[in-house]
Amino acid sequence: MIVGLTGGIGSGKSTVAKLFAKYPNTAIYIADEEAKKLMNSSKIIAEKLIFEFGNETYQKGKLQRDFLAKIVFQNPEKLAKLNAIVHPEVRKHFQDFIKINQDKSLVFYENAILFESKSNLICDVIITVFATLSVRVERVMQRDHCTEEAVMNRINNQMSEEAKMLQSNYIINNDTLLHTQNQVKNIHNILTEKRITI
Ligand SMILES: CC(C)(COP(=O)(O)OP(=O)(O)OC[C@H]1O[C@@H](n2cnc3c(N)ncnc32)[C@H](O)[C@@H]1O)[C@@H](O)C(=O)NCCC(=O)NCCS
Ligand SMILES: Nc1ncnc2c1ncn2[C@@H]1O[C@H](COP(=O)(O)OP(=O)(O)OP(=O)(O)O)[C@@H](O)[C@H]1O
Repeated sequence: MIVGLTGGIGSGKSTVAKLFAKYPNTAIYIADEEAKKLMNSSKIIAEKLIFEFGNETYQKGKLQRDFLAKIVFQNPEKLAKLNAIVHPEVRKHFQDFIKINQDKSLVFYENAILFESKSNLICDVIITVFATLSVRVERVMQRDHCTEEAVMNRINNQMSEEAKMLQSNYIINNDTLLHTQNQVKNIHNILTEKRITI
């Protein structure tokens, strides 16, 4: 079963993914981390990014994240171009991950922009992690030592939490860690049962 795990920036997806990872029947694919690795290792991606955004995109073969972030998070057209270059390669890479993890009953695909990238279409079940806007902004500012403006630029390029939740099978309210742990345990039980009864 492919389980999509989504939620806006700072909602707590990685935190929730780590909790699910404790169960031996799960495999977790963090799309954002894999995208970062692919953007530094894939020649196909690098060539296309340089063509689109210029030579400054890489320095000594390393992706210049700040440079790219400043362009794309203030320009939806540029962001769409970046997505069109990166997302197909991430999806291919995830297909390989599924093959490698065929023995796992639950393969998680964690992606902040699951719906926006249409990756929801490859998922059997979708979980959205929710935290209020003010909590998310505060948590990200603390985690990344960045400004509120930088967080809001990303949030403004993502689908609303309400729209995500309406299209999800399960919602995790990530207020306190204890509450989140309990919700993860319940959902894991339900999904594991479902797998058995299919
Ligand atoms: C533009 C980049 C280089 C900026 O890097 P930076 O280190 O500043 O940000 P980082 O990658 O840590 O992303 C922080 C958060 O921004 C949000 N975000 C990232 N990419 C996107 C996107 N394409 N659209 C909307 N929000 C995004 C996510 O919530 C993410 O967790 C980077 O975000 C990127 O490469 N994005 C394209 C890859 C992608 O789409 N990843 C998302 C899942 S595949
Ligand atoms: N329930 C919680 N209580 C307190 N802090 C939390 C809680 N959940 C997550 N955090 C903290 O909030 C920050 C954001 O969480 P996390 O990195 O899991 O979010 P994310 O949705 O994966 O973010 P991104 O979209 O940026 O990748 C982290 O520093 C994390 O440790």
